[in-house]
Amino acid sequence: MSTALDLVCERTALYMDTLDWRAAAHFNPVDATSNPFIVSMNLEEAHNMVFVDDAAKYAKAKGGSLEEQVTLAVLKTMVNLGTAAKPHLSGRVHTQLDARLAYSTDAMVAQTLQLVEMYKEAGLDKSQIAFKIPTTFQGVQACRILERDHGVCCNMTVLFCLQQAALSAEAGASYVSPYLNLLGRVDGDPATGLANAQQIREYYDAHGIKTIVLGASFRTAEEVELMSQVADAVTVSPPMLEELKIKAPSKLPALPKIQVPSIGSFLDNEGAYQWSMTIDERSSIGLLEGLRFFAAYNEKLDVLLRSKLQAL
Ligand SMILES: O=C(CO)[C@@H](O)[C@H](O)[C@H](O)[C@H](O)COP(=O)(O)O
Repeated sequence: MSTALDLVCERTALYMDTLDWRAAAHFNPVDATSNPFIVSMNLEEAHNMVFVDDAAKYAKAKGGSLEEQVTLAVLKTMVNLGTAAKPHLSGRVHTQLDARLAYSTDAMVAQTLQLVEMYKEAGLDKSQIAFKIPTTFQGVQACRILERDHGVCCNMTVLFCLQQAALSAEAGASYVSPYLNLLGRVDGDPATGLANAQQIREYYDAHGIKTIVLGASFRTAEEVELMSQVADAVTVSPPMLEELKIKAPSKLPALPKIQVPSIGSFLDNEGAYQWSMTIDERSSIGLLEGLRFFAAYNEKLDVLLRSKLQAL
């Protein structure tokens, strides 16, 4: 008899929300996605500490001030995790930029290009990697530059609504990651998250947009099943995959008919875009809370690598 996981995999591509190579070796997903919270969790596994130690030594050898070494060591830790996971994936490793850069296009482009070089040094080329960029107006401009001028695949994240997805597609994003829930909250509103993802799906189909819709942020296994009806791919944590593997498939309600509004061009109209976000309460709260949530884990990674560097 088919399990819930079998049916999810029939409907959509399966990605994993982890950079842990052991979990990747167990499930062999297409892509592996990450964020600073996920990286922090991965580093609680003893077998991944080797990547931190190597990163600290790497940054120390490059020299510079302690804070420059900390920044480099955090990036190298993510590159080490991603490089170890890649042999177990048929697709790409996704690395998320530092959330604290979310309002600086130049800094996001520079950090992405630095990561591309570090992956290259570790043996992975551009066809094997992607970068998660927060869907602020500045983040989308960074995506536009990276996709158009550097052939780097971007995955627009911390994304809650059609406006963000339409703007990302205009900028040529390879992926958008609509979140089903709000980050760090248990009182999410998955029905609204699903309706937003469905709107994005229908809008992309109606406009012939090829950007991959990658569903993210699930609290229950059933939410993954629901999202697999509308997304090209879903990214799922290892414990939830274990749950889906033994779960009987849910009877999914038929998707409701929804209205897909027309969206004007935002790419060169920051004012109109920012206003459309301001009047969308759930998305503007989701974006700000998401950035704060990720930045707290960026800081935690800094603290870990600073202490490793100081001990060398
Ligand atoms: O956006 C992507 C994939 O592109 C995910 O890695 C995304 O960051 C994560 O699914 C979420 O942050 C996880 O959120 P939550 O389930 O902890 O609320």
